[in-house]
Amino acid sequence: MTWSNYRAILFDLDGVITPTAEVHMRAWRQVFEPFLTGLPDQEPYTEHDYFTHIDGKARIDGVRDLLASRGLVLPEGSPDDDPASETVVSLGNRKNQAFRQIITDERIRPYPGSEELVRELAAAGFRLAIVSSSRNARVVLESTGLADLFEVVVDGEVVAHDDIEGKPAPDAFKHAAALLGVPENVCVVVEDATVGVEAGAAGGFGLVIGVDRGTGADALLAAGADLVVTDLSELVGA
Ligand SMILES: O=P(O)(O)OC[C@H]1O[C@@H](O)[C@H](O)[C@@H](O)[C@@H]1O
Repeated sequence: MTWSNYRAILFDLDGVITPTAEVHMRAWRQVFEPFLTGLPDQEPYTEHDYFTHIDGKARIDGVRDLLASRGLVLPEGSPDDDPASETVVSLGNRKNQAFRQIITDERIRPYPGSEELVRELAAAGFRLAIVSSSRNARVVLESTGLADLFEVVVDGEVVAHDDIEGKPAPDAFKHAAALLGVPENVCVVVEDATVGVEAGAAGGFGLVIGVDRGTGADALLAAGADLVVTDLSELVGA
């Protein structure tokens, strides 16, 4: 591939720019391990559960889809639910508490290869956007020192506020391209989650790059990635 065929790059954040997919994974594990252990006839929570049912989706969709995969139904609940109660929303609130605790305790830095690529593309005049399902994307992005290089951020807050359909629908990426004012066929989507790659493939984007941080190259290609890398440093100088 060569960047010169495109004008804008739409990056997912967690697992693409920052190693925070792993932080989300840990926070989800802190919620679902004890929750499932406390129920009769449930297999233990695994990494496979995360990659198959949660990765890349909006928080509430992750809770719903994990529960559905186990044949479990909880009341929906409401946003101010006590994290200790047992509703879909409160499990999400519990996960958010765990996530916020980890990012308060640990300094989040970008992947070195991602920082190098983002700086190179910004210096070359490409228009850059972040498209993330996370409602914590702003705070994570601020910690990277790269926030000023992204003209547009479509995150979980924007998606919820503007009632945009979440990944795997392509709508959040389309919204970012529209805000940049760049036609979709000259935009590149960069994603590490299968639902994110599906979202990219479902839009009319010029190229969808999968980043394999544990999902597996086969799964990303099957979801519609045009090419798969293991680190964005592989794309520096392309
Ligand atoms: O709970 P948040 O911060 O809104 O994040 C929602 C989701 O955001 C995505 O970016 C992550 O891939 C998921 O792991 C995460 O669950």
